[in-house]
Amino acid sequence: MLDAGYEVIGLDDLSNSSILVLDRIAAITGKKPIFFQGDVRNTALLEQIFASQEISAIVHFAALKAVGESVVKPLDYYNVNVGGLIALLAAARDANVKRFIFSSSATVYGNPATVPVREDFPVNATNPYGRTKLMSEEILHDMELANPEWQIGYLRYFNPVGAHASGLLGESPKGIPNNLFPYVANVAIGNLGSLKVYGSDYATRDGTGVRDYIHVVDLAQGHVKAIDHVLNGGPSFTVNLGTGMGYSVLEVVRAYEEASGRVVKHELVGRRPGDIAECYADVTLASQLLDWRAKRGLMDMCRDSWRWQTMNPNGLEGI
Ligand SMILES: NC(=O)c1ccc[n+]([C@@H]2O[C@H](COP(=O)([O-])OP(=O)(O)OC[C@H]3O[C@@H](n4cnc5c(N)ncnc54)[C@H](O)[C@@H]3O)[C@@H](O)[C@H]2O)c1
Ligand SMILES: O=c1ccn([C@@H]2O[C@H](COP(=O)(O)OP(=O)(O)O[C@H]3O[C@H](CO)[C@@H](O)[C@H](O)[C@H]3O)[C@@H](O)[C@H]2O)c(=O)[nH]1
Repeated sequence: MLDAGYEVIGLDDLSNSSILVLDRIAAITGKKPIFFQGDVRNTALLEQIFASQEISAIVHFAALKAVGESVVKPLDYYNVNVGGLIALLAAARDANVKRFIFSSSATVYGNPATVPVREDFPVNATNPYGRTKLMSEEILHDMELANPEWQIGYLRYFNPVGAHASGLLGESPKGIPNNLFPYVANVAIGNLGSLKVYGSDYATRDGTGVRDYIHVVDLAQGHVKAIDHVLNGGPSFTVNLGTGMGYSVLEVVRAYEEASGRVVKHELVGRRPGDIAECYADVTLASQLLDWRAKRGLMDMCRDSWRWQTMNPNGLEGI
C-alpha cells in the first residue's frame, strides 16, 4: 500500500509480530508507516486514533489464527477475532468511516464438495477459528444491511506463503510452526529435524493434501486492488484470493528442495485431525471484479521463502 502511494497507519499489539518490522518496511519502501502499538479491542485507543488521523478505509487483519489452538482456547478466539471486529466497527461507525476490507479465509468453505471453490459455494466452519471468520462475515453483512453506505470487501485468502523478494519481510512464527511452508523452511535450514507429512491416503494425485498456496506479495497486491475498488465507490464484494492451482504436500517439498538446494527430510504419518483432502480457488471473480490475478508461482514462493530463511535463519527475533 505504501508503494501504491497510500499513507498507512498500523495498529498491532505485536502479540504475533515485532517492532523490527517497521524498519524493514522503511528499508523496502523508503517510508515508515505511522504505528500504534495496542489491542484492537481497546476502545479508548481506537477513539484516539480515529480522532487524530484522517482515515478513509480500514484493512482489518488482527486476529488469532491457529486452528488447533482455537479448539483448545475457543474463548480467546471469539474474544479477539469477533470482539476485536466489533470494537473496530463501532469506532469506525462513530468516526463515519464506512470502507472496510476484511481478512476472511478459505476455511469458511469447510470441506468443499468439489474443487475449484467458488465464492457462492455453501459455507460451513468445522472449528472455532473458522466460526470466528464466518461470524465476522455475518456481522459485516448486518452492518451493510443497517447502513447501505458501508462498502465492505470480504477477502477469502487461501494459503499465503513466501516472503518479500528483498528477504527483509517474511514469516517468523513463534515456537514450532503449525503450517507447512514455515515448517519446511525450518527443516531445510536445519532448525527442525524432519517434516511430518500428515496423511498419504487422501484421494489426491499422490495421496497427500492439496492446497492453493499464494505468494504474500500477490496477496498484498490483491488488498491494494480491494482498497482501490471501495475508494472508487465500488459496492461490497466477496472474493477468493488464491492462484487457482492446487499443489500437494510432496510437490511443495520437491519444489522447496529445488529452490534451496537442500534435502527436506520428511516422513509420512497419519492424517491431522480436521484436515481436508483438497482445496483450491476458482479465481475468476477476483479477476473480473478487481482486475487482479496472482502472478507468482510455486517456485517463486519457495525461492523467496528460502531467501528470507537464509537471511534470517532464526526468524526475526529468534525462534
Ligand atoms: N496465514 C493464513 O494462512 C491465513 C489464511 C486465511 C486468513 N488469514 C487471516 O489473515 C489475517 C492475517 O493473518 P496472518 O497470517 O498475517 O497472521 P499474523 O499473526 O501474522 O497477523 C495477525 C496480526 O494481528 C496481531 N494481533 C493479534 N491479536 C491482536 C489484538 N488483539 N490487537 C491487535 N493486534 C493483534 C498480531 O500481532 C499479528 O501481527 C488474520 O485475520 C488471519 O485470520 C490468514
Ligand atoms: O507439518 C505439517 C504441516 C502441514 N501439513 C499439510 O500441509 C497442508 C497445508 O497445511 P497448513 O499449512 O497447516 O494449512 P491449512 O491446514 O490448509 O490451513 C491454512 O490455510 C487456511 C486457508 O486455506 C487457513 O484458514 C488456516 O488458518 C491456515 O492455517 C495440509 O495438507 C497439511 O496436512 C503437513 O503435512 N505437515
